[in-house]
Amino acid sequence: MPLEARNAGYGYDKNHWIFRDMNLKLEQGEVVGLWGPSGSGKTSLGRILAGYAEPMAGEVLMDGKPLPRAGVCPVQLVFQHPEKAVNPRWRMRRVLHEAEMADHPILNALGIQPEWLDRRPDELSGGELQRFCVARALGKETRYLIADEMTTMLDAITQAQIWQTVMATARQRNLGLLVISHDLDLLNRLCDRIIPMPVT
Ligand SMILES: Nc1ncnc2c1ncn2[C@@H]1O[C@H](COP(=O)(O)OP(=O)(O)OP(=O)(O)O)[C@@H](O)[C@H]1O
Repeated sequence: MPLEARNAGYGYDKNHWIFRDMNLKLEQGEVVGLWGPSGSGKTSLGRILAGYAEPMAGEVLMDGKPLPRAGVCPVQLVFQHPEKAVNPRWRMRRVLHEAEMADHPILNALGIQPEWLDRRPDELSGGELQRFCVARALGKETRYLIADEMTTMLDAITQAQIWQTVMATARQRNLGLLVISHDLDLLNRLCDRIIPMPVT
């Protein structure tokens, strides 16, 4: 059963919609791209699909029901800016421990060095920190991953390593993957199909 936005609309004030009547369906095992220019509302839609925000119109459903309110959300979101996504006071071991990922083989596949686990976020580079955010988002409850400009800030080698691991994991675990980007070349390389943001 899919993750879907049905006739979803959103805006930051009631008189100005960023998008309206957005329909998107993501099945498990699918890799779907969400494309649109800067400011078209991709991040806002990703946040709605992961339960970080409520749509102003329409609904978000998983298996035909609203997202669960309690427990670990089966829809996980990785943002463009990892430094905004982790508690600055926590060491990385604790960040992973919270997601039950502290000794998972995926850490090695993502190129996470054991000594990084004793550091805090500001003692890692953006690329190193993003690897932790990706690992954390791939906990055992995850069924859908929303990757919002996940590797936009990173160099080509780091981008390739992260995508290789995420794509292999998505295939093995039959995850649904929504790749949000303004980069059509990246989406064409990774995705089974691409959905454009509607023009408002
Ligand atoms: N907290 C906020 N308050 C008011 N307006 C906001 C807020 N966050 C985003 N916006 C506006 O909502 C619109 C959509 O933003 P959003 O970040 O969803 O777009 P995007 O397609 O992801 O853009 P980008 O590719 O540049 O990240 C933009 O016009 C933005 O200025």
